Amino acid sequence: MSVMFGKAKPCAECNLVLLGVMGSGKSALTVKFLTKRFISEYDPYLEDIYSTDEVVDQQPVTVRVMDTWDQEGPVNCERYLSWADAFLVVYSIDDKESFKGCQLYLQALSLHNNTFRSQTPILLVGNKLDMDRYRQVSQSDGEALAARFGCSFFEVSACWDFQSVQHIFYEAVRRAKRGSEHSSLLNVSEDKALLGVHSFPTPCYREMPVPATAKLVTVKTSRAQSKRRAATLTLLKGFKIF
Ligand SMILES: Nc1nc2c(ncn2[C@@H]2O[C@H](COP(=O)(O)OP(=O)(O)OP(=O)(O)O)[C@@H](O)[C@H]2O)c(=O)[nH]1
Repeated sequence: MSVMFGKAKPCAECNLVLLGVMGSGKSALTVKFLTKRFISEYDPYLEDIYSTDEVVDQQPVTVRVMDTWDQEGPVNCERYLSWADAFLVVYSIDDKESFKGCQLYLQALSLHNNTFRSQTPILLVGNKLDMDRYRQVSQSDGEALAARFGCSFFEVSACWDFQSVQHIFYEAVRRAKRGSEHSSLLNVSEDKALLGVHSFPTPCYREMPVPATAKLVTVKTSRAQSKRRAATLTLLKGFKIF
């Protein structure tokens, strides 16, 4: 699926899904990526999809980010399995339980990928690097888990610099693009099409001048029950909300 702008000029789209147990920092990372800000308090029951126009490797892409809320772990995951172009599975380096929780997500995702011969990339993200002195999960344990499931691995802090958070989201976009190209080479995109999954439209990537900064253009909410919408509006005050 792609959006056409002006004279049949297609723009790439990429859907990213953040997964992880409560409190691992999914919302903090999402908000940092969207607004460059760290906000310490969030509505934990909020689950929304945000959209931002970015330029990754000099190519425009509309990045949609689903910040999930899964009280029971990867049980009811159908809503994002077929929607995602890449997954970011987040744990907190100062919380061993959140690392254990990650393994359930990785198992569920890898089962999905195997079942549907899908190449949807997975990034394992150890968040709260600023809490290193309280670390309960070593970097090598993170790397080993990522290697076991064929994921890329990153450690980051949502309250440190914006660039390292942006880097992870951009890496997810890059890997989604590569995965999609690989899928079309392997002719597995038909499986995904049956599931209603869009593949990443390669021709959308064209050389563009590098802008001074990638700008947040839209912030879109879904599943906007009125109670949750209020929290979202507060959270992203100053941005255009649909
Ligand atoms: N020190 C530190 N705290 C963080 C970081 N990221 C998030 N937090 C804090 O950790 C708590 C949980 O963060 P959230 O972003 O709400 O976690 P979540 O994974 O979205 O949790 P749910 O929405 O409940 O699923 C909040 O108090 C955040 O301020 C980080 O990088 N460093």
